Amino acid sequence: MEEQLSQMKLGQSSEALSAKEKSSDINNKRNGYLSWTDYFMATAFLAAKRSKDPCSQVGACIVNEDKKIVGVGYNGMPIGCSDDVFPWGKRTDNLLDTKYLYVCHAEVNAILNKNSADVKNCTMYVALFPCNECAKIIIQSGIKEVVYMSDKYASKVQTIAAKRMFDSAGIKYCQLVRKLPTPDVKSQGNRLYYEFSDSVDEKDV
Ligand SMILES: O=c1ccn([C@H]2C[C@H](O)[C@@H](COP(=O)(O)O)O2)c(=O)[nH]1
Repeated sequence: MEEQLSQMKLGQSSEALSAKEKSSDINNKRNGYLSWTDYFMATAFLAAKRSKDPCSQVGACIVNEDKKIVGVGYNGMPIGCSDDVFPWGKRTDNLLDTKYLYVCHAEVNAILNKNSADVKNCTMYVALFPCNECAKIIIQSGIKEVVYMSDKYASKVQTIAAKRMFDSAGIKYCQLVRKLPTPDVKSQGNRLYYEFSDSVDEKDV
């Protein structure tokens, strides 16, 4: 088939191809294209690459019922609070010198960055399971489903509280399971990491 196509390019008539060959050529869509799930989660991970947090870079992508992206965000300092001035540390004697009191979470930024009237019935794709504060805002915003990758803080009270609220509010949450990172990636420490799946899920074309 490739030879015939190149002959056509060289000026030979398309009559050289049988009707069956022509139709199979036209109807053969490309395989190995990105699934919707990979597309949205990878968008969240792309956004996370903008984060200045040296420890956890989190990205979130909000998708409406028509599979349109309506908001993207990552964890960062609020507008006007320089990320060169405000602290990025985790542990000091003084909580005021840690990032925790200042940083805006990826989920909140994605909701605030929305380019639609609201995010009702949307799905949020997020690199890390949302904390309790983000869970409250997710619920109040009308988002109906959360797809997440990492659950590295599953045992923290914030995560347990978030799951309790999601369960009560009827918010579905499901973890996207991917292949284990290669040794190279593992050696980068505790980084959130995304590996594309090899195949497209039938439901997800
Ligand atoms: O739901 C969440 C939870 C946390 N984040 C952000 C906030 C911080 O910048 C990091 C967490 O830092 P650690 O050093 O891993 O404690 O992630 C978020 O965006 N969304």
